[in-house]
Amino acid sequence: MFSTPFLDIPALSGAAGTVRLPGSKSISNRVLLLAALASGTTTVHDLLDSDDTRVMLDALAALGCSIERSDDGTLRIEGLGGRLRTPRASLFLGNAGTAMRPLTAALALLGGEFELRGVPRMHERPIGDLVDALTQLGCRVDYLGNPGYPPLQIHPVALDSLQLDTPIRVRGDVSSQFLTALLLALPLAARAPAPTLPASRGSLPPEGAVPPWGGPAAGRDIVIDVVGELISKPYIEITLNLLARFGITVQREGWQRFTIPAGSQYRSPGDIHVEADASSASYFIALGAIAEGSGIRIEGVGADSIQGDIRFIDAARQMGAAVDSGPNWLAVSRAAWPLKAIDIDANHIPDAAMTLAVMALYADGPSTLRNIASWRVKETDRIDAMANELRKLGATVEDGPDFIRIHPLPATGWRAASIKTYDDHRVAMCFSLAAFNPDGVAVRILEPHCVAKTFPDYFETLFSVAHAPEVPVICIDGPTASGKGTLTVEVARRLGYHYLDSGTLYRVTGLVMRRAGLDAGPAHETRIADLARALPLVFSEGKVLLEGEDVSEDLRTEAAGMDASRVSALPAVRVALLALQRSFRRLPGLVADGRDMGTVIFPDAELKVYLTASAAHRAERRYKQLISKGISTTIDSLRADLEARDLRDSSRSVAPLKPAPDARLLDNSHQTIEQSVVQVLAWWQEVQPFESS
Ligand SMILES: Nc1ncnc2c1ncn2[C@@H]1O[C@H](COP(=O)(O)OP(=O)(O)OP(=O)(O)O)[C@@H](O)[C@H]1O
Ligand SMILES: Nc1ccn([C@@H]2O[C@H](COP(=O)(O)O)[C@@H](O)[C@H]2O)c(=O)n1
Repeated sequence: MFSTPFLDIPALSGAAGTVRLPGSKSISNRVLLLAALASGTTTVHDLLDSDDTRVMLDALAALGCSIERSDDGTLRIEGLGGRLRTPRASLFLGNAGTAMRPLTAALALLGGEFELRGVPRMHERPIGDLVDALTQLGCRVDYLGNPGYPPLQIHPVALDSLQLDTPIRVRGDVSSQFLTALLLALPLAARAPAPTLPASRGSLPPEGAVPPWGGPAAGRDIVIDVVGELISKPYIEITLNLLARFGITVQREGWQRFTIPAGSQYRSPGDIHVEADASSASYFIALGAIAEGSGIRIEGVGADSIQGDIRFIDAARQMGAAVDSGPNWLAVSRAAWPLKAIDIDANHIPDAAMTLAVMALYADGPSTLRNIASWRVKETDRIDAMANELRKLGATVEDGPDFIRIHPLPATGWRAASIKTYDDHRVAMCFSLAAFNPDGVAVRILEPHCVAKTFPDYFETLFSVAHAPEVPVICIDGPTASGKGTLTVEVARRLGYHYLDSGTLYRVTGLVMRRAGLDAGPAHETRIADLARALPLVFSEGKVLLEGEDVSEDLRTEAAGMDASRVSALPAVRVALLALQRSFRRLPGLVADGRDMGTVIFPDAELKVYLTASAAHRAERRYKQLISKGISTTIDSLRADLEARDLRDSSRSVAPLKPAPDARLLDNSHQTIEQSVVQVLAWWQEVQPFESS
């Protein structure tokens, strides 16, 4: 995951390949709650691992549910079977609506004293309609902040005091999650009556008590009536489908009345597999439709998915995508270009429809997405957010209470924009698709880590299939011990870029030369080059593994540096290592440290820095570095060694150490590491098309 303050996506030209998507958030959190409420053990496969599922898991664990994770990511959940093990807890639910809403309903019925909180945005997301429905029933829920919004305090009630004889009325036109919450929780009250324990309204059940401790409130049908036009119906279908997997068959009359039959009881299905997330698939379906290339194959979800957002493929087809599907896979490629404009009621695909808004930039006319008022109460006000950020790209956008109309962007009309993401994963993900613009402008995604909510590795997955005509590179060359490596690693970290320590490749070549009993004379040049071309090298967690052996420490000695300097003067060795070094140039970008990064390996780099410091400073730094590792040495001998190495490196015939003509010189003799980092990042920003963020 990218934890950087921003992620610059260079202009992308095409895409091809296969992606495997993480599990569906909507299914994952429903399955977790149902597994926790059911009796018996449920083994959950392919669960989404993200912020929203983590808060749900933490909450269930806090409620006393036993959860074991195996190495392959499978979870074994020992259901509570309606037995509340922890009758008092304070739960933090982040910004996960799929945790806040159903847990509110379940905990209001399970009995106990619970506080439910979230991030500030969660405290702006309405929950009043659900609380009203629960209150009608006789549940006791207080608002701890603004009425109608979390945080909430839930108090215990006895189930026999609940008003279950008349239909429970819940609004369906703000969020379908309120109905989902009731459907998931109310089977608790439809169970066959449990033995009566004395309890009065408002008292806490004894630790480990079996609800309904208040007596036989159940054994009857429970009817829910939806008030208003139910939105996002496909999400209710997911809920009904999963309830059926857990033994609860809800009877439905249209979308207005739902009946949970008397005596319904959750039963664990044993094993359950979570489909890949159809909303997450929307970005790759759009990618297949937009990007030139042989198409994208998406694994983990097919057109027969139970998730409503899979209907995004109909909209994508209308816009010009060719979509093929089989059991658990989709294959998408571009069929019409430009894409065709659409006018669509997107009520049934509220989340995935955001992706259409960015696809609309590539269409042949204005596209309108209607009936999307629910966007206004999601992670952010998504209508406002999309309109603002699309305009930054240069687009003309009209918007209203429940619609958005996007005019396409002509070639030459695209602007490089810093996209604000409003802590909304879907804003971050769908705007990455703007990088395929015909003007070749890059896109900056601010706070890209917000994708952790549902798809932590979204950008890595995108980069695994996308092609960029020019992957950005920053070259940092300079003499020994000037601080290149330190600076490179830090600049790469702050930009989310890969890094290349090219000196290590020469050091490893020197090591394998020694181990093969060779020396760096011209007689052995071809054999050493052959060894260099086939280095069995792996970089793993900061370690250098040579055929699996950790040689990191062996490589850092001054003797290894000298051997590296000797082999690096052999032209055939330099040629042998060329392709390997260039293979590090991968999306989203690279920072490369060495002697000839800017002059030979990446001559087209956008920023080249020649980093130097006085020999005295460099010798002193190296001295401190070695002493701190317990290697005894003297400043004088180090200075002599580094000067000898610099001389050999700068006087050799091939790729000598020297600044590229277009390099910026940085003498850091009197700078701290941080000052050098700040300077290089400032230079980088200067050559970027974005306003400073
Ligand atoms: N600006 C700086 N001020 C003080 N110390 C620094 C500075 N930059 C780097 N150092 C320290 O100098 C030492 C050498 O730095 P580093 O290993 O990054 O140099 P290098 O140029 O990559 O060396 P080599 O060419 O041998 O690989 C490290 O201990 C590092 O922490
Ligand atoms: N691009 C490069 C990088 C390194 N070398 C040679 O390797 C020696 C060791 O490099 P370090 O950065 O790890 O100290 C160095 O002295 C150079 O001789 C090179 O030639 N080209």
